[in-house]
Amino acid sequence: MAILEIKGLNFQFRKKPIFMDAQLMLTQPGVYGIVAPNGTGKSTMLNLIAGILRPQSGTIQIMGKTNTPATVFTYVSYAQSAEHFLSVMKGQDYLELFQKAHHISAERVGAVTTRLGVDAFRQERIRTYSMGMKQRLTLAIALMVDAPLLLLDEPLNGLDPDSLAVIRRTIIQEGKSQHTVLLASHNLDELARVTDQSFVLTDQQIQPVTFTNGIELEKLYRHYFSGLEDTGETV
Ligand SMILES: Nc1ncnc2c1ncn2[C@@H]1O[C@H](COP(=O)(O)OP(=O)(O)OP(=O)(O)O)[C@@H](O)[C@H]1O
Repeated sequence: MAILEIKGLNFQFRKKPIFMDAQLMLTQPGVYGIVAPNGTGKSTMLNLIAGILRPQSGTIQIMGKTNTPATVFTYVSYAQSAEHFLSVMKGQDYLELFQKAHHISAERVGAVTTRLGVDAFRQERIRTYSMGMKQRLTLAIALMVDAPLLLLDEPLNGLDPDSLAVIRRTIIQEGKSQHTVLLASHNLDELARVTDQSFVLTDQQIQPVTFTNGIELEKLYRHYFSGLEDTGETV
């Protein structure tokens, strides 16, 4: 049974096609990247998988089931961009909300918040948080739910080296512990470090790409998106 299977996906915003007969099949747990320039459809793809958007046609199945709200609630944890938090709330409010909704033990919440260094600021209001603090909270919420499929939208944005190391380790660990992480990011070096496989969104399709390091991934990116000749130069 596939963890995630997308078949014949067609989606457009008004007249703008984002996916045309796109396919994707993930059968093994691990960390998978989604790469594409701004405005190509990475967030749209995650929103379609999470059932926030509905395709014009095609099917999306998670663990062999259509992505109804009940299926998504059971099998998916979606960390949307950190901008979605309400600034008047405290990190603690969000942690409690998800803890109650998913019946998560206090021990599990504590283990995740400690691992991600959220305990130091969880009692403060979100408006006082830096970008890195919001990213840590976002990931803590996504992880404590313990769903088999994690969708992460730009979890590596705006992080200092320490935060980046914590989040990088956490994502790699998830992939090794039988979870599947689908991660949209522009950070090609980081993607190369944490992913087992990546996909580019090109020509309204989801194409698998193989690479072994960030430089190769950057070359692939140029090949698909910049139309620039490869001069062999790296900066
Ligand atoms: N609600 C909407 N209504 C109309 N068009 C939209 C809507 N949301 C997104 N779009 C358009 O769909 C396209 C894909 O958007 P999406 O946010 O999925 O891109 P992205 O690859 O995640 O971009 P970024 O890297 O900037 O986050 C963009 O051209 C965007 O303008």
